[in-house]
Amino acid sequence: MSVQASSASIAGKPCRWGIMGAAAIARKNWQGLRWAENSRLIAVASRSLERSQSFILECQGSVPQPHEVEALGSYEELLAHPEVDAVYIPLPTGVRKEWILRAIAAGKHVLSEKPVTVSVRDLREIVAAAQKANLQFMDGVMFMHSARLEPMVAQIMDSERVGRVRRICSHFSFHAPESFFKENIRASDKLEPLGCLGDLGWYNIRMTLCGLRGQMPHTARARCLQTTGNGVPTEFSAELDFEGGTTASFYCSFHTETQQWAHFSGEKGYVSLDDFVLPWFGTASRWSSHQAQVVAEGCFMRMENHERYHAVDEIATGGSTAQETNMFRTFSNNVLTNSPDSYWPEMALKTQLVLEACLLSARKDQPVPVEAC
Ligand SMILES: NC(=O)C1=CN([C@@H]2O[C@H](COP(=O)(O)OP(=O)(O)OC[C@H]3O[C@@H](n4cnc5c(N)ncnc54)[C@H](OP(=O)(O)O)[C@@H]3O)[C@@H](O)[C@H]2O)C=CC1
Ligand SMILES: O=C1CO[C@H](CO)[C@@H](O)[C@@H]1O
Repeated sequence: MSVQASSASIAGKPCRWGIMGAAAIARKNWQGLRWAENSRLIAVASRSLERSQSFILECQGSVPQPHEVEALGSYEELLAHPEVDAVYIPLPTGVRKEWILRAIAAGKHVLSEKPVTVSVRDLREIVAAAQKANLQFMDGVMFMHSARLEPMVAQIMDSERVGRVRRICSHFSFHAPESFFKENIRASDKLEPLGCLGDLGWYNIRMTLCGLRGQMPHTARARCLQTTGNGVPTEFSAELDFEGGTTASFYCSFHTETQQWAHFSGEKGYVSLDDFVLPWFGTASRWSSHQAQVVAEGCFMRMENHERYHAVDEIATGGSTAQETNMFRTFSNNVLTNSPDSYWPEMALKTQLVLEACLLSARKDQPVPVEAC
């Protein structure tokens, strides 16, 4: 079936999805697919039929889809499936490129996990292939689909309350146990060679880019603070320079206990949040804006906080308003209206460009220019 025919035949119906790989994160996105009313999960493929069967059984027992989901014993079967329009690919980064390209060649729209690939070169190949085939390509950064993102960025850009943005800082980390470094894909040089920079730094970079409405830095200087024995980064920090004098720093690590905060500092105030990747459990997504002031009156000098709290109604995970549900909703809508949005591959590419410059800078131990998009 040609790509054109595949797109035309789905008008008026839900976007039909397949999941490639019984990954841990696919369980959360099983829910995203469950709650996005314009999406329907058709099949889950694993390299082992037993694994896709037990994955489906477990997920149906936890959050039932309103219909049966087919278990497949190979990724090839998923790509050949005539009823699947879009494929979600949560495979390890080291093996992902091949399957993304094969999915595109099979005429499937692709939602890929992050970090998309191990190099800018590979991602450019993917983006070009998807564009040529008129297919949607997107990376699975859920916070891009949170209802709080746009109002928060609008505040960061507010010339009255925040003023010109001078500095962005972010931190994303968790403390992994010993066993993680032996067993988890994130510590494998073959499966996740970008380590914490790919797993966590991808988000730091993306949030920094969002805070500046996509403006790219021109220079990166970075340090790999710790690696595994086979060179996988496990603790990393970087500094980015932007035109106009704005700077950003980020830190990501598998060694420091869980934190996920970002600060956007302007000449008049700042915006902050402390759950920028995985929203705190609850039914509202929050952030704060601040205009601290020192007030002197006679012999009294006081620091006034002037913090304002902002929130949008949004369930943290597992429901109709959750950011992962919005991700599938938006993606499916683009498929159903046959209008792939180039914003998504562009943001993925920008993120990978900054990431690669950081990696190179750390390896060379010197500042490196960031390639343009
Ligand atoms: N966006 C987000 O919020 C999140 C994103 N991620 C990203 O998703 C990716 C997967 O993470 P996670 O779910 O924790 O990973 P898992 O290890 O749980 O799953 C990876 C899956 O890939 C498949 N696979 C294919 N080839 C291999 C191989 N050679 N070795 C191991 N597995 C293989 C397996 O499926 P099978 O055996 O069924 O074929 C496996 O279940 C990572 O890149 C990670 O960064 C992870 C968590 C959250
Ligand atoms: O993408 C992800 C979301 O956050 C996790 C950490 O809490 C990561 O390990 C994961 O890969």
